Amino acid sequence: MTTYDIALIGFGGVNRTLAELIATRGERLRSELGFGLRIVAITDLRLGSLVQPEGVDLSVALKLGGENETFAAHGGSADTNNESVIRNCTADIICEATFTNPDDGEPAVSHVRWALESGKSVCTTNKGPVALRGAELSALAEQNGVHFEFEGAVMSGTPVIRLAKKMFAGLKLNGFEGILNGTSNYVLGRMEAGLDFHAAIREAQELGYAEANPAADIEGYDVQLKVLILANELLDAGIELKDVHRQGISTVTPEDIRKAAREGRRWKLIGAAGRNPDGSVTAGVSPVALPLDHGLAGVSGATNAVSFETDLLGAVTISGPGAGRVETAYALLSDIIAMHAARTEVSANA
Ligand SMILES: NC(=O)c1ccc[n+]([C@@H]2O[C@H](COP(=O)([O-])OP(=O)(O)OC[C@H]3O[C@@H](n4cnc5c(N)ncnc54)[C@H](O)[C@@H]3O)[C@@H](O)[C@H]2O)c1
Ligand SMILES: N[C@@H](CCO)C(=O)O
Repeated sequence: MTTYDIALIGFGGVNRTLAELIATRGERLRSELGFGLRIVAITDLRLGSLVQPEGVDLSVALKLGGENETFAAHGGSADTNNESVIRNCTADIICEATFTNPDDGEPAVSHVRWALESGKSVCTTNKGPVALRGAELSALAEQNGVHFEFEGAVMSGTPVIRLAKKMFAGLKLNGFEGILNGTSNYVLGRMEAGLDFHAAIREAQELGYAEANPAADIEGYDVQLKVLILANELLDAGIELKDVHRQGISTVTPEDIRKAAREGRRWKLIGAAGRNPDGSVTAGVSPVALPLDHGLAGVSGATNAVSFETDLLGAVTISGPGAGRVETAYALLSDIIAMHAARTEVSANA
């Protein structure tokens, strides 16, 4: 039976949860999916790096995280050594889950590039490399005969990108609109329930929904990246970040929320893209007070939903978790499952 060796780049909420899933469900995954997973390297800004080709002892690694604790005391190094670990470790697959940088995607873009150049497949939940350098990195993966998967970059583990690519074949997609950020949706809901804006953000951080800098969620940068990913991956829009207009929810006041409620409306942060008659695509993100009978008005908490406008089916809506450690770790697992399925198909056809 195949065993895939995995390197985790970033050992925060998402990759730690993936490690826990591998530790607790490894046997079940092996029997149900026909492959095993073994973690052979971990790097993290705070912990340093650990490379153990025979398999990292997860019972030790998962306990680390106290102040000043690093891998140096456990056979590793206090430095991340990302380039050397990524290029030289024995992993087949690199799971990249470091901070999303909405400006240029770095250093995650380099992490992904080093992996693909050295013949390793990559799955990532990091929106930066996918939104800002997705086409280039997908081409690099193809050149090197490896995979670049990123289902968790949009709507965490809820299948959207692969599902739309596979199941909408034969349909023409004319656009989409959706709630694509769990934190801001959670915050708007808590404010509607009377909670203070900053207290609501703190709750979203504690629940593991928010970005390292929650301004990315609140000011719409996160949705801007997700709209860019969906527009380029599914509408073939060929647009750049500057083409996606952005406005976040920081301008929505408690009074705006109360007024909307009196008028039978609810504020939502909406990301959308639509095809114009000349074939170009217009995209943006902004807060909108939706009427309560709108399909997206009832989407609450960290749940996300996206409604695709298709030529033959009309609107098709996908809804599910949009953030959360377990939900996003599952996205990485689904990427690995997709890579295994592609590999199995190639061997069957050989
Ligand atoms: N948490 C979610 O709900 C969710 C959902 C979808 C996508 N994402 C994305 O997944 C990624 C990880 O999210 P998370 O919730 O685990 O974040 P997190 O902040 O909990 O963890 C990120 C980890 O990466 C480490 N890191 C940062 N820069 C690094 C570097 N250069 N080298 C090595 N390690 C580095 C940090 O020390 C931290 O431990 C982010 O890009 C986020 O946008 C998160
Ligand atoms: N911070 C993001 C994580 C998912 O990308 C959110 O709240 O939706």
